[in-house]
Amino acid sequence: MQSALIVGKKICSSLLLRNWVRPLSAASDKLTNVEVNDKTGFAKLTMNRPPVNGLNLDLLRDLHQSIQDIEKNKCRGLILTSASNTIFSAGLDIMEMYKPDQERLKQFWTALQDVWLALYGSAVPTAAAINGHSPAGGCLLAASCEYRVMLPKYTIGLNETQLGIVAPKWFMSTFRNVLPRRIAEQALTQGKMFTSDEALKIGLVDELAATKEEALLKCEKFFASFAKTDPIARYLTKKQLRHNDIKELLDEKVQDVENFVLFVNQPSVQKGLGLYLESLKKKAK
Ligand SMILES: CCCCC/C=C\CCCC/C=C/C(=O)SCCNC(=O)CCNC(=O)[C@H](O)C(C)(C)COP(=O)(O)OP(=O)(O)OC[C@H]1O[C@@H](n2cnc3c(N)ncnc32)[C@H](O)[C@@H]1OP(=O)(O)O
Repeated sequence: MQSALIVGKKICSSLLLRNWVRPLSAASDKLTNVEVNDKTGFAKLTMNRPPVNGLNLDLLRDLHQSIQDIEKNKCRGLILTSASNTIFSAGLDIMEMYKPDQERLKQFWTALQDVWLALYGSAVPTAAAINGHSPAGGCLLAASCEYRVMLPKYTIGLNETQLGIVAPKWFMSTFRNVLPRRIAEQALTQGKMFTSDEALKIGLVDELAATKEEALLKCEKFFASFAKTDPIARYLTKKQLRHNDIKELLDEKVQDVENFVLFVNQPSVQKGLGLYLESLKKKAK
């Protein structure tokens, strides 16, 4: 596991602290980084897979582990953010889906399901400090949190239909949990990418912030709004509201992997992914 975890002693007992401290790998190897603020108990979970935080199998597994660690150690809030200055996450790493190894492809989709289940269903309050572009899978992660603060002049959305792919049901449920149904339907069918201002206007994000630091503070302010609520009552309320979406995936988890594998292996989908990758690379030149 490649994530590094830094935690304050005030939050965790020494036993928990021992569990939390995992060997630190060389800085260049870290895919996620978790820092817990001693005083507040808020954890900052930073994705760090340059250049664009493409969600590959390793990053997804790392994210899952970090979310579970934060959960186990009863942190009082989880802020998801990015180490990049311009990209929150470019979504799924298309290389995982293009000419894939079949066993890895299954593991990849299962890892994405697990991250979503852990984040969407987290007992810990969650927020995203969206400090860069956030298409597709990046948007899924942000929308799975309970609160979103975005920096100006970036884009966010589930753009799958523009890529000729269909977002799975649980991507759509996540959007519907945040947006009015009609807006969600339009956004999903159009595969629309929203600017930060547009995202604020439709409620896809809750606030804008001028800097990452300000975004983090606003996320913390959101967590502080729960100061007078009972954490268990808070969680059970969230759990009930999100129950059907989670149950739907849990009931169909294996079938969902099979659907994904079948879909990705279609020659037309492979051709489309290949062309899309080429266009991204040409753009980079
Ligand atoms: C009915 C049954 C359904 C069953 C299920 C079936 C369906 C599957 C559903 C799958 C859902 C998919 C979700 C996704 O997340 S797909 C990924 C979508 N992501 C995107 O479209 C974003 C693409 N990237 C960009 O738009 C831009 O890169 C950017 C994020 C805005 C950043 O722009 P910029 O800073 O200008 O960076 P570059 O474009 O120059 O990119 C730098 C290098 O990174 C490579 N790159 C970028 N994005 C990806 C990616 N998503 N995957 C892999 N690689 C990526 C890019 O090619 C550059 O590479 P290079 O340096 O080698 O040239």
